[in-house]
Amino acid sequence: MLEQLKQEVCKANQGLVDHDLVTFTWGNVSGFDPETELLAIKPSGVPYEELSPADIVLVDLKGNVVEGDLKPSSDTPTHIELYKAFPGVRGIVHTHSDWGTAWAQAGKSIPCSGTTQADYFYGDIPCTRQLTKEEVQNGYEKETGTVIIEAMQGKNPVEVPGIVVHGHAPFAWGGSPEDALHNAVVLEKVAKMTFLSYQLSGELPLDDYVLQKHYERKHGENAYYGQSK
Ligand SMILES: O=C(CO)[C@@H](O)[C@H](O)COP(=O)(O)O
Repeated sequence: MLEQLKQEVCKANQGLVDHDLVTFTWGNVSGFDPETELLAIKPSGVPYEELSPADIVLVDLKGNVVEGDLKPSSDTPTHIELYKAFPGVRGIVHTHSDWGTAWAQAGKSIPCSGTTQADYFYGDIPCTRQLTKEEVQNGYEKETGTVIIEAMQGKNPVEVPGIVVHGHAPFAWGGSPEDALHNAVVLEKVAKMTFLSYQLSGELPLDDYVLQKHYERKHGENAYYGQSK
């Protein structure tokens, strides 16, 4: 089970490059196994093209490395906090993708202005507050999880599978490393589309009813998109 998870995590990390979500090693993907309560995560600073499943590090929820010769991603504490807070999440992606990072640096949530976003996010993509100096001193990566969890209060991580961290960059998550990668690609795409549509005509939020109907195309018991029965 854990070997398969390491393979999935390795493939998803390499998918960051395939989808043009990273520069150098500016991103990481992890996966979580609820039975062992271990997460498999990219090793820190290792180029994606050199990555193999054997390099993927296994870490417990206290941050202890339980398997692997390499140091885990520097963002591991953030992934840990999110797995603890979002029980159904099995994959997490962090990138510094251009358009999502632009919204993060601007400190702006990405409003749901079209059906593309509505297909995956039931509404806006939130932006967190900035970390305080004390939080940075306490541990930047762990406290990044704190501000994400705070911003997600009252929101369902299934309906809102991603966020932008003010002053930092995006995080996305899902039911598997592959699903989290999919949501990270969608976040980056809609970040660009929304910015461009704002340039053309200003803020145009999508009608709530249209939003709901589009979200339900791919989610919930009445979903009908694709070949699902
Ligand atoms: O803060 C950043 C980029 O500036 C991080 O996202 C790292 O670049 C990813 O680090 P590792 O996962 O390689 O430790």
